Amino acid sequence: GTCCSYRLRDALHPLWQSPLSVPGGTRQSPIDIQWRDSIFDPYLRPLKISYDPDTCLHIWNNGYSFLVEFEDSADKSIIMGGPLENQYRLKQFHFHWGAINEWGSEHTIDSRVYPAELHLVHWNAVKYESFEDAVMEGNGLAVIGVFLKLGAYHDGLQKLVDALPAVKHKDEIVEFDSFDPSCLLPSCPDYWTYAGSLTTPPLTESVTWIIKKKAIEVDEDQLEAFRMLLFTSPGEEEKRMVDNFRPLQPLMNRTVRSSFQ
Ligand SMILES: CC[C@H](C)CCC(=O)Nc1ccc(S(N)(=O)=O)cc1
Ligand SMILES: [Zn+2]
Repeated sequence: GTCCSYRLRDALHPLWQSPLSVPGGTRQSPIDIQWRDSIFDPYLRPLKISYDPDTCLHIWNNGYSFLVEFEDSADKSIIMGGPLENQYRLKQFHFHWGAINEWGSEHTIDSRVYPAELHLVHWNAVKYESFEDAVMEGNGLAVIGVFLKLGAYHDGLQKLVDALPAVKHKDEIVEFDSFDPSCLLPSCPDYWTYAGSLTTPPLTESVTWIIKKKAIEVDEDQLEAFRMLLFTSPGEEEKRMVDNFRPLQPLMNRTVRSSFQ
């Protein structure tokens, strides 16, 4: 039948040794956003973002990417508005990138791939007790996606880049204080939004995606710094942390809305 062939088609991805789509998944991420098929929704409000740099905790290499984690026991670093019905708390941000500048992002725009993509992960602290609970709920998470493209040196990113050698190997962690991730957001307010999932296991269908239309520019050395990270722990045979993006997933019965005309 089509379902099993569909599942069979999802070969085991080298990175995760698990089926790429949760069987029966109807809202998987990432997707290709076809600009002309997206629907302007005049009821979408501006996204309100307010991050407190003092909630920044540490940066760590979790063996998939490097994450900057935030203190989320109070409503200090939050987003609201846009497509969201509640206020969501920032938990962490991380990136996906390629071995070369020709690919690396998870989402694509009219099949255009970017060299990297930033994900700012938030959870619905109004409806749920913890991030872990929210991960399992359809309206549990909100992730802002920002494309990175090759261009000018990015001043705000450099503080992150300078900390990467300290988390070269899987499970290494280092204190990271007073960083405001809004410096990584483009000034243009335009975004697309759709209902999707986590792009790494557990792949749960709990994410309201907010994909910024404008990319931020970073320079070659800054992108190269991501590529010197390792998937592997100290003592293991070194494997460079590159190509940590999931392949595109079928749109199925979903509409992508735009906040702009
Ligand atoms: C038990 C589950 C555990 C707590 C979840 C840990 C987690 O945060 N996973 C995560 C977060 C974001 C993305 S993405 N790439 O932004 O879609 C992918 C995976
Ligand atoms: Zn991600």
